[in-house]
Amino acid sequence: MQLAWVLPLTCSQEEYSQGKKEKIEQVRRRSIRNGRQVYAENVLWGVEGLEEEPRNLLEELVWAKEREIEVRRQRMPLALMKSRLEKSDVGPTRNLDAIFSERASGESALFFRYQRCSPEDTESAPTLAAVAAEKNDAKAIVVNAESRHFYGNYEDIRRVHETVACPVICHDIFVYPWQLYDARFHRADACVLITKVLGLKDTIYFAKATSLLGMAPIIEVHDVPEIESLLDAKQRQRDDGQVRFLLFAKRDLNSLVPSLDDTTALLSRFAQDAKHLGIRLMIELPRERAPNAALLQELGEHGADAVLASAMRDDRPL
Ligand SMILES: O=C(O)c1ccccc1NCC(=O)[C@H](O)[C@H](O)COP(=O)(O)O
Repeated sequence: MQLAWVLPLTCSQEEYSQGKKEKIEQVRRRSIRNGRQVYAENVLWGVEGLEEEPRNLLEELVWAKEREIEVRRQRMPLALMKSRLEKSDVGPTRNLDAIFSERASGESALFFRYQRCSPEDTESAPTLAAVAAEKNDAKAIVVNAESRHFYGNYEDIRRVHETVACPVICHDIFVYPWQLYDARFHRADACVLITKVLGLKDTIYFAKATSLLGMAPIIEVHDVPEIESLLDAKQRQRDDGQVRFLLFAKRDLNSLVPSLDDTTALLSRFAQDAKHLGIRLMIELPRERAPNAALLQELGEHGADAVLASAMRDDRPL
């Protein structure tokens, strides 16, 4: 597998946001470049006492992720990640687009999430994934690989991938392209990129890096300014062809639980434009909403191409 080293972008952040009324409200990304802290080998240098607290759970997880990946990058630099991937036998990615071209009209395709119950829960992934895929006809499985809050693990991606035939999507908090190589190495077919974490310009940059690794970039959006900015970038061809899949998840930033409030209003407002621009829309369901046929039909009629159910914690079919 040949990997590209340079990821050219066609325009600046200012160009992306030009003409937009509301700016994207991004969580703060702790960066070693802003002088707050620096890792050198396994020693952390910084000014004690000046650090602010994270404002919400998402920000806490973003900061923790940056610290985690910074340490892991020291141990395995990007060049090594690339050569590890080039030498591996990951095989071709499974095609997310095919799900939608094969779909019967009207109804949304059903995606399931695999999420661990506890840090010790190492064995359930293949069983649950198989049940979801076979008994519930899931068209893709999302693996929650976030480790700090959801006990996730990239080995889960590989184990689920070995069990099911459908595409496997990695849901983590991406703050360095380094993580995309890790996801691909563990057989991810697609990755979820969170606009509230990355901002518009980096979302498109990360989407391009995701695509260059053969994976599909799924862009998670929480609110209207994010959706408008991405549709605008697509419309003005400022996205390098990367805005193809949007995941609507209006999350409480302290619990990360998504809400379905306003979803039909958002779909009514944006689905037609998205369709016109060739963008597939996915909706994340809150845990208490069972993804029955009536809901899939209703959301499908409002323009949702896929619905992501959050109910995969035990091996009972729905
Ligand atoms: O929300 C995020 O930012 C996020 C980041 C990385 C991995 C997963 C992420 N969200 C998924 C979730 O928050 C939960 O999986 C989802 O809300 C369902 O949780 P539950 O209600 O416990 O089934």
